[in-house]
Amino acid sequence: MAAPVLVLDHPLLQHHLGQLRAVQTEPPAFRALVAILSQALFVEATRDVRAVPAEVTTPLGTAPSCQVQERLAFVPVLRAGLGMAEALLDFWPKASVWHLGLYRDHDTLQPITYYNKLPPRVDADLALVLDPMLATGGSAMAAIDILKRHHVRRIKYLGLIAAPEGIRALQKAHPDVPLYLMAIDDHLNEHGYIVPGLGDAGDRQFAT
Ligand SMILES: O=P(O)(O)OC[C@H]1O[C@H](OP(=O)(O)OP(=O)(O)O)[C@H](O)[C@@H]1O
Ligand SMILES: O=c1cc[nH]c(=O)[nH]1
Ligand SMILES: [Mg+2]
Repeated sequence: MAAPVLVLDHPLLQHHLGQLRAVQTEPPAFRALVAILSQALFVEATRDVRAVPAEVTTPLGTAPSCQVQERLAFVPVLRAGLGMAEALLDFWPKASVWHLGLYRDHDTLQPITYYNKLPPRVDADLALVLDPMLATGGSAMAAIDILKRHHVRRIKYLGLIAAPEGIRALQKAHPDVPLYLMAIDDHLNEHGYIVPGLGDAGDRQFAT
């Protein structure tokens, strides 16, 4: 059985997702919305992170706390995953960042790897693949293939909008990887774009 697909249906998050999709949303607002939604996905995806009880001294006494034990790695798929990684680093600054550069060939829609900044020795307990758009699933599958070739054992995928086609392909190739999403859309068009989606997530973040 495949790992779960979780869609965050909280109304405040869905409100922000609507703003993100809107055609009139300009890159600065688009980037801010990507950041908020990514942090929400991050919180949910790390719900099961290992932590030990701790105690902290307050001005009035001591309070129970906890210390996270796991080393996290963020794996942004360039370009569109960059905004997600930046937001997650704001939330959890001590994570490692392993950049992967992939783009889809316009004609074949096959992912082309042009950059790989995984360290020679991967030493995280949990790697989070970050890419706002899961369309055919080719890029996500390629990113996860690379991680597995480097013997990364625990992987989760965080995305904003997915097409059913991409989810099916990813679950078939990597049934052990859970997906955390903001929405599952209707279908892919003939150019491999998610409908209704939000357009090109890289172009909308970086004003290209
Ligand atoms: O599921 P897939 O069919 O592989 O499509 C999804 C990929 O397409 C987009 O990247 P794009 O190729 O546009 O590169 P960019 O982020 O540099 O614009 C997106 O950010 C994903 O990486
Ligand atoms: O709809 C899509 C599909 C792939 N990549 C995007 O940025 N948007
Ligand atoms: Mg793009």
